[in-house]
Amino acid sequence: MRLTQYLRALNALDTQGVERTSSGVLAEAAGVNPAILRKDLSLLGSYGTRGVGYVVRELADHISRTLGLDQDWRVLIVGAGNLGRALSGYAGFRSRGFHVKAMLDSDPDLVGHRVGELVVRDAAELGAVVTEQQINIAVLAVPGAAAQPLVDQLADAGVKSILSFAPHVIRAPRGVEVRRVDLSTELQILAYHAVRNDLETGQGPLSGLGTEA
Ligand SMILES: NC(=O)c1ccc[n+]([C@@H]2O[C@H](COP(=O)([O-])OP(=O)(O)OC[C@H]3O[C@@H](n4cnc5c(N)ncnc54)[C@H](O)[C@@H]3O)[C@@H](O)[C@H]2O)c1
Repeated sequence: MRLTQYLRALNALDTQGVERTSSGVLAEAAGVNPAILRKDLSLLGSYGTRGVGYVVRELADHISRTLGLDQDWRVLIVGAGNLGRALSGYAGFRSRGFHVKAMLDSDPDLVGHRVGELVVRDAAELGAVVTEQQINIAVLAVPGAAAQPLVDQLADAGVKSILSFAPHVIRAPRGVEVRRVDLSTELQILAYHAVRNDLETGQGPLSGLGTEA
C-alpha cells in the first residue's frame, strides 16, 4: 500500500527535522515514481504548493487519519510462544497507535505467567477478553492448525481485523479482514531474486548456467 510507504518516508523526514519536502524528494524516499505520488496525494485532497512543496508533519497527519492510524487500536496476541512474546515487546507498535492489551495461550503452564506488562490468560477466555479489553485487532502467533478455529472464534467475538503469522491458508469469515505474514515465503522470494541476480551478473555459484531457458 503506497500510502504507508509515504507515511514511513514522511515520518523519517520528520525525525530528521525536515519541515517541508518536494514530491521528488518524497517519491525517492518512498521508492515510487513522482508522478504517481502526486496523483495519489491529489486524490487524498492534498496538493503541494508550487515552490513550497508539502508540509511534512501536516501531510503525515493527513495520511495517518486516512489510514485510521489516529484511532486507538487495541491488540490481542494469541499465542505466548517465541513469536507472541517477541511481538508483545515491540515498542514500535505503541508509537504507531497499536496497544497490546492482552495475550492468550492454551498451554496451562503459560497461563498466569507475566510477559512484560501482561499476564497470559487462558485461550478459553477469548470471548470475555475481547469484550473486556475492547479488542479490535488480533494477532495470531500459534501453530498453523490452531489458526482457523481461532479466526472463527475471534470473528464470533466481533474482531474484524486479524493478522496471522501461522503458515496455514485461512478462510476469512464475512466482514473480517485477515492478513497473513509469511516470512518463509518472503525469504524464498528474496533467494529467488538473489539467484536471478547472480545469473544475470555472471556471479555466484549458479552463474555458469546462464539465464537462457
Ligand atoms: N510468519 C512468520 O514469518 C513466522 C515466523 C516465525 C514463526 N511463525 C509461525 O508463528 C507461529 C508461532 O511460532 P512460535 O515460534 O512462537 O511457536 P511457539 O510454539 O513458541 O508458540 C506457539 C504458542 O501457541 C500456543 N497455542 C497453540 N494452540 C493455541 C490455541 N488454540 N490458542 C492459544 N494458544 C495456542 C502454544 O501453547 C504456544 O505457546 C507458528 O505457526 C510459526 O510457524 C511465523
